[in-house]
Amino acid sequence: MSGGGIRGDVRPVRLAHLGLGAFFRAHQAWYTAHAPDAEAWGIAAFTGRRPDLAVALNAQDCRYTLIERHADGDRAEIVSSIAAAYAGTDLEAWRTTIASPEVGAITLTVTEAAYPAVPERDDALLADVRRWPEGAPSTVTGRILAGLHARRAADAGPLALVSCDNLPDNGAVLRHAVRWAAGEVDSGLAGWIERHVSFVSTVVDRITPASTDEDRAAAKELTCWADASPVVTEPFSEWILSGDFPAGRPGWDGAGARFVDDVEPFVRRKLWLLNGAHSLLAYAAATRGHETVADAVHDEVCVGWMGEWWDAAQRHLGLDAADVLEYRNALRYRFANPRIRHRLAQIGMDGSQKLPVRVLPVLRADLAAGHSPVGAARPIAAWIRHLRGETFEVRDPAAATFTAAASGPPRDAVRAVVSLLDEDLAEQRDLVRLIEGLVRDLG
Ligand SMILES: NC(=O)c1ccc[n+]([C@@H]2O[C@H](COP(=O)([O-])OP(=O)(O)OC[C@H]3O[C@@H](n4cnc5c(N)ncnc54)[C@H](O)[C@@H]3O)[C@@H](O)[C@H]2O)c1
Ligand SMILES: O=P(O)(O)OC[C@@H](O)[C@@H](O)[C@H](O)[C@H](O)CO
Repeated sequence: MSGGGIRGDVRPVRLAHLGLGAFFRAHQAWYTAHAPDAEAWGIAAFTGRRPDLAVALNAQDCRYTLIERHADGDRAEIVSSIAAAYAGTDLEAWRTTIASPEVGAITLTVTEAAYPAVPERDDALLADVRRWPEGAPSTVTGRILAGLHARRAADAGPLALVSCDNLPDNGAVLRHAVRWAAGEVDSGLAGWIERHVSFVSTVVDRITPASTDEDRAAAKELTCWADASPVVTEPFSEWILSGDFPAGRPGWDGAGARFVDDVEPFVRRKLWLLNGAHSLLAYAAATRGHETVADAVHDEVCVGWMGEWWDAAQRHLGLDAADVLEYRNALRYRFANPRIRHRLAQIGMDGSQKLPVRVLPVLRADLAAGHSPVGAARPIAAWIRHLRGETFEVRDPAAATFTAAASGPPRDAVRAVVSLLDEDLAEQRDLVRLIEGLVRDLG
């Protein structure tokens, strides 16, 4: 297999993606490649920030190797659904792509941290809004607005925005940010967005760690092609979507995606049971010296903690117990795949953005229902150990604030960190004492 030469199968660009990274290539690009009408749907993919991946993909005609890593071996395929790759800073290409009437949807995987929780208080977004229409926007919301502005000017018709990040009701979060920013800069554009842009909510699932040099060697071994940017992913994959596609979409359902009226029942199940357990293990298992999820779930102490977390989450899911048990068993199997090296340090990034959606709702619900919240409080305790410099490097947009809060005597640290997350929780003395004890006992 060769990555060079002229591609005869470049597909027409009818989708745009923002946040070209590992997950997009294992998930949305894969579904597009496997749709029955794949030949009609090429993707123009933009990195979020650094140009590196766009440069590497362009050097190999935007093709890449996707390795599906089973517990007993690898299967490789070459994915060709990306028709063009650009650096996120290439605003001209972005505007041109979004202004094309052929393009019917924009998908996004830009991490949780890129969505402003409160747009009107987000300094970077406010700076984009103040600069409008001059200068290059630095935020995801600003970039989307610039694209939609160009589309409206070109009279290119409606389109769908499809958030594929791990956030509850990700479509509504994106809609709120985009509509707020549009209202600040141009009421005509705001009205156009209201009438022409659909915000689709999704639940996405496929464990996809960052690629390593060993993955590059494995890809070459499997395909005889020296791919500089292969992606390794697990066999399992899920995509649940809710919302309209006014300018059409690929037949993703033909590749296994599910279209539903409401994603809500699937959101909490995935965010609490999968991502919540991931965040617990990221910090708690790291205090026991583990490096990957698979290492962690081969340690009975960590498995016990995970069970306590799942019991707490399950109490408030309101789902059929047998279904949840099946989901939990499937997760244990997925997490234990010894050949997927999903590093705890990768999962543990941006905890200040993740714990509020993955863990705090369960903790609050346990307290409100009068349960002992040990299982739901442990992820917070473990995160505090992490913030105190006892595991891997803290990488978080709010690192300075939270590491400062976590320094000092344990009781003060617990109160200060919890109060930054939720002032009311920090007032609950029993909870603070419980977390303090858990902080002490971890490891
Ligand atoms: N990797 C997984 O297993 C997985 C599974 C489900 C969902 N996701 C979602 O996909 C996201 C990306 O995961 P990945 O594995 O592709 O990571 P990655 O590091 O490979 O790619 C992340 C992409 O997002 C961009 N980005 C990061 N921060 C940004 C910001 N503040 N503004 C604009 N762009 C930004 C990066 O430039 C890059 O293009 C996750 O944060 C999560 O929300 C990932
Ligand atoms: O991708 P993040 O950083 O939002 O979260 C880390 C992991 O929990 C996450 O990537 C899971 O592996 C994924 O959500 C599985 O579908």
